[in-house]
Amino acid sequence: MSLHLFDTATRQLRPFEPLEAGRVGMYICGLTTQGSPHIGHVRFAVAFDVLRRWLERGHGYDVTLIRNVTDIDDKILTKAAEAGRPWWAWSYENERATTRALELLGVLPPTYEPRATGHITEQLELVRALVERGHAYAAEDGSGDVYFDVRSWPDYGSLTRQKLEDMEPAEDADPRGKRDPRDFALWKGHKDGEPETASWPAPYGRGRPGWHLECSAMARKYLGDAFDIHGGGVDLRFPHHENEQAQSRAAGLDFARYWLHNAWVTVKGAKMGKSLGNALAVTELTKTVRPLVLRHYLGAAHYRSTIEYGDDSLTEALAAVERIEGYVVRAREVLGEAAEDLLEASRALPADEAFPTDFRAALDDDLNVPEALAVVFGTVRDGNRALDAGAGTGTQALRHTLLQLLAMLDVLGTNPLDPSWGGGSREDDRGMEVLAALVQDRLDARAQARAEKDFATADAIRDHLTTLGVVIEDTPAGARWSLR
Ligand SMILES: Nc1ncnc2c1ncn2[C@@H]1O[C@H](COP(=O)(O)OP(=O)(O)OP(=O)(O)O)[C@@H](O)[C@H]1O
Ligand SMILES: [Zn+2]
Repeated sequence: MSLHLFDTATRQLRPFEPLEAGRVGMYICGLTTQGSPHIGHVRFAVAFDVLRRWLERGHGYDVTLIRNVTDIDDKILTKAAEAGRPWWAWSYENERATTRALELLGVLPPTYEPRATGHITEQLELVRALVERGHAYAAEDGSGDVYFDVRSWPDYGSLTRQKLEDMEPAEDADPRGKRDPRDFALWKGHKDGEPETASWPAPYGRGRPGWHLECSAMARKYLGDAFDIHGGGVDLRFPHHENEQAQSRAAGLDFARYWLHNAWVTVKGAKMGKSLGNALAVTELTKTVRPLVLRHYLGAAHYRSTIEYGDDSLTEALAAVERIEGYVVRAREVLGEAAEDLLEASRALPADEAFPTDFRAALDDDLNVPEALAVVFGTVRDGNRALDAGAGTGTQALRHTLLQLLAMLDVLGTNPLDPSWGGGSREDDRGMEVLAALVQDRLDARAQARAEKDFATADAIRDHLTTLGVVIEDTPAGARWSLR
């Protein structure tokens, strides 16, 4: 099966065909920089990071990924005012906190990350086009607001399959001067009490862009009038994405061809949210949990399935990561190759050699990560068995299996040898080599003492190593060691 993605617009699994052969344009709605992110906030970035990696590594597409920053909006103005800070300082601080959190979780940077405030001209161009085509109007009350005229666009509601008459009034703007309560703001006129720095000159009066408009304008600028994939959290389907699509299409642009939405992180069944008091900040959690474990946790579920966070969640994720790491360490021990060399060899494998058929089939089936992980753990299990059996595993076969495993983990963003997790550098490897040689010396001396029935010496060596944190396990194939 070729790559199929579940398109939320048609509610169907559709074969993925890019507009232009070999290239994919993808836009995902980034965060509003109103605070530092909790683990729910970053789920979208992890989910679409896996898609991006699979498109690139699994299918060889040249992906242009645009993820915007909403650096101005009502919530930012309110929270900055409450904190007594300029909105732009507040916004920038939270943007950096978000970037740090995403980097911590191994999310690859997008091709470009445009800010809403850096694209006022592009947004105003779109407003003008909509006004000229009769799909938008400036409020007649002099407020400076410009609204999208939902009744002028018969297709309004098509993304989320809603009829106009069933829709609630749009919440994102004052009702001043609206023709229809469901009309939404494209441009928000400056209000008394708002900082002067939060408005820009426009033909309709000073103001700032509406949230929906920025994504349409920036997607157009960097991906063109039509592009392949638009993604975001499931709550963005309405009104945000419905409005993005309506205003872009009404302006004559084809816009997104596939819509993908990821599900929530919940706690006791409720969405994790700051205002709900159940949020876990990424940087708080990573004080006690390794980022790699958190990354595994957030990426392990199918992107369209809810992740219910509970007390045991991260313990299970840790066990899963350690199972993988344990095998990688064992296999490397046997192969005696530096992490960097193995990484390089794995990344140099052509895609058809790098990925087992069932792994490929799993990810091609709407990014079925749980099934892909089943292949990963199957590989680990079989690999451990082969190592247990000792003979019968040629080094070539072992090496190939390890390289495949690393390639699969690379796609999932959880490759323990990736230097971004803070381990696996060449220096670490050299240190480990020296350590391994020294420990092996002591183990040989212990084996010698045992052979001579000098158990006191053998035990003393073992005890000394244990005190140093070296755990020894006697196996039929001889003593094995690991660091506690
Ligand atoms: N629990 C969650 N699971 C998955 N995605 C989430 C979650 N919470 C927020 N998001 C994503 O982050 C975006 C910004 O979220 P929002 O501003 O609602 O954050 P919040 O922390 O829930 O805010 P609030 O403080 O208003 O509760 C959302 O549009 C959504 O796509
Ligand atoms: Zn958006």
